[in-house]
Amino acid sequence: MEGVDHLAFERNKAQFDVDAMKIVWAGSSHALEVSDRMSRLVASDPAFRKDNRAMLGRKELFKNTLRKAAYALKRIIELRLSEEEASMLRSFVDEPAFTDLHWGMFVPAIKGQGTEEQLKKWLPLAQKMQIIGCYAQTELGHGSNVQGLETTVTFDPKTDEFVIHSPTLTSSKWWPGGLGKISTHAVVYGRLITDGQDHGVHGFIVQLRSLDDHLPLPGITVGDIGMKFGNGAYNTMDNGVLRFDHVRIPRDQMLMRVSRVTREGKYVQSNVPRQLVYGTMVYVRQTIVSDASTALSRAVCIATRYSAVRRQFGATGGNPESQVIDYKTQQARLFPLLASAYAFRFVGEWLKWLYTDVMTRLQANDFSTLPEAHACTAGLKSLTTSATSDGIEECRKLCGGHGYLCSSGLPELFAVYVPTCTYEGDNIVLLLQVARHLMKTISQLGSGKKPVGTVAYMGRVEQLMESRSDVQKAEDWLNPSAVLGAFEARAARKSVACAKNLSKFSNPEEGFLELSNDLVEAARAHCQLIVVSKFIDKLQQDIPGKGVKQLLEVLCSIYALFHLHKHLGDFLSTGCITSKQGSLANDQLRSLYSQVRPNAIGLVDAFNYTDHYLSSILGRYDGNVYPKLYEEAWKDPLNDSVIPDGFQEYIRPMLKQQLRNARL
Ligand SMILES: CCCCCCCCCCCCCCCCCC(=O)SCCNC(=O)CCNC(=O)[C@H](O)C(C)(C)COP(=O)(O)OP(=O)(O)OC[C@H]1O[C@@H](n2cnc3c(N)ncnc32)[C@H](O)[C@@H]1OP(=O)(O)O
Ligand SMILES: Cc1cc2nc3c(=O)[nH]c(=O)nc-3n(C[C@H](O)[C@H](O)[C@H](O)COP(=O)(O)OP(=O)(O)OC[C@H]3O[C@@H](n4cnc5c(N)ncnc54)[C@H](O)[C@@H]3O)c2cc1C
Repeated sequence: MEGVDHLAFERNKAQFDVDAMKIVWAGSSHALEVSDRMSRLVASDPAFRKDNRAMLGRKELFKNTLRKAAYALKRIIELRLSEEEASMLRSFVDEPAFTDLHWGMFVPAIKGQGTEEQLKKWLPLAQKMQIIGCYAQTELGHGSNVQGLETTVTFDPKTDEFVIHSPTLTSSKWWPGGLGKISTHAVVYGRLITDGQDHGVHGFIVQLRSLDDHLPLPGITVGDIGMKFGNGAYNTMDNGVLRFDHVRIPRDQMLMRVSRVTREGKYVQSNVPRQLVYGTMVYVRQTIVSDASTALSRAVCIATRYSAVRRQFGATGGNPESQVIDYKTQQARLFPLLASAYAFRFVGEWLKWLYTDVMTRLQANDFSTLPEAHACTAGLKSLTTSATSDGIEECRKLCGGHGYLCSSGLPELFAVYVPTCTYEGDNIVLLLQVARHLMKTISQLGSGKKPVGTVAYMGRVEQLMESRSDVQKAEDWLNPSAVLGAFEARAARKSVACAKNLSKFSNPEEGFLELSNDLVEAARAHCQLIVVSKFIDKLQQDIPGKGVKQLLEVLCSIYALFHLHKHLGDFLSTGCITSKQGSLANDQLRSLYSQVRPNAIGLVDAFNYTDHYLSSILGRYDGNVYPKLYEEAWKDPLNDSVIPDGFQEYIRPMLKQQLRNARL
């Protein structure tokens, strides 16, 4: 049945303009055109094949990644691709690689923390890939606590150099991607010491390996930290270990935008806040939110297409069995994830805008929105990556047994994705940062300082403490103001409750530790409010295309009401809704699922993913699942021979022995 579209009957059910939705998902017609062209370019080139990753040993896997990275750069140069096209092409190659850290962290760290002269010197080298860099911050002993890093960087005024040293085992750099085997350079974070005084953590550009023979430079010990979770998966990346034995670098390799050391060894702080040393993390957290929508939408696309193909039970009167997507339980697990993928897309778009706005302000020495940018990037990174990791695993279960096969694409997607909850800031540690921002906002309310941005609702805290939802029937929950009112009241009440409890402690830091679980929950409620409100804001825009806006309104309501239902305890215990209103929300949710059902395949087609990118037999565009699963099984190396290696050596003698024993 090659060439037949087994999902055509589903596609015909769509009540909206799928092509118009593709533009909304991509962000613009231009973005759709570029991503469509780049994804097809990669999909049609056998050099980018990736269906055998799970079968390869580490060395072969890694070598393959290096081949693809070099080939990708060759194609980018040959085709004279723009920066935007090149970055899309790399993302469709879809394999964690040293290049992610080079482009994603090394280059941004220099851009964000370097002076004009440093940019002039280092950026061209990095952009032409004449050097390859990574981001070496985390150590064996400390990751979350950046101020606890132990690597020392001591200024030597005699030679006008810094001396970098790893004084303890726990000060070994540990984890940086691309460091293990490939990077020639790194931005290294260590404690700056001048004249015996410790100035805290700063960034330095350090050459690690010779550009001639790629051997580590004197005083440097460097290697890979070993196999990680899942076969294939993230093992294409050379996460590394690095130690310094009094390694010298010139003074001008300290990234000096935030502060600098003079020739005389004087430490001088510029007028920018110290926290800009953390700027690269803010940038990357922002990109991780958009990437969450991509990862979740991939899993949802696979689970939705397969749920329409898969049939179990319910055959009556010669009719086929029911498609599992028609079971209400399947819908109640799948459609909130579909809605979340769209929600994360839009909050990611907004966060990108916020980040760009903060950067523009920083250029003009306006640092006022930095705390908001930090809290939003930290909180949304945490919320979206946790939900996406759980969502990918839920999609695997939604695909039943076949979801557990590597050929479903889901195990690898999960294994590659799940460290996102840890890297770029552990998700709990980041929510605690949001909680600090919330508590600070509340503590400043009395001083007349008006909260702005995503905490603006705190300015109405007195009203929110008293408000009661006026929902009377299920459809009232479709009203955005009813939803926003409930989410704002819940978030405000949870934060205020924490602030009240904190005020009972004579030592605030002790109180913060004791109440940290409640604080994390308050931060989560605040972040969910941001996602809901940015989805609602998106719907205020002009969105063309038949049925597109209506369907997005349905998805927005699903996202909000699903979370209201899931966290009903919160909404009830804070008294912002009644249990009757809670059950009306649930009734409305069921009706919304029915509205999504005929459009489900159209909604995942709107992601515009190629079969190459999805890399999943269950998620094939044509739905031709069973013949392809059957075919794939025979490709497993175990099936190369009828009798496997080891049978004659171990099992045959064992069988013989057992038979002999039985005859005695
Ligand atoms: C199927 C195949 C699929 C294939 C897919 C292919 C794609 C794969 C892609 C792979 C890509 C891989 C990428 C991996 C990247 C990982 C890189 C890392 O992890 S790198 C390592 C990442 N490591 C981490 O993320 C470490 C996490 N830890 C940290 O960031 C910090 O230690 C901290 C924030 C927790 C505390 O910091 P501390 O200094 O103790 O600060 P205090 O708490 O004392 O607060 C003091 C004040 O500072 C304020 N403030 C704080 N931060 C910021 C900020 N950023 N900005 C502004 N302000 C900030 C704060 O609000 C407070 O303000 P106020 O109240 O005074 O007004
Ligand atoms: C795949 C991968 C790639 C990475 N790539 C890089 C890289 O390129 N460059 C780089 O520098 N680093 C990298 N890292 C390191 C990464 O950034 C850190 O692992 C991360 O910041 C978490 O720090 P940690 O490992 O010290 O966790 P820990 O802080 O030790 O966390 C352990 C547990 O303690 C809890 N915890 C810690 N502090 C607190 C607190 N204050 N309150 C409550 N609970 C707390 C955490 O929630 C967690 O449950 C990478 C990590 C991974 C897994």
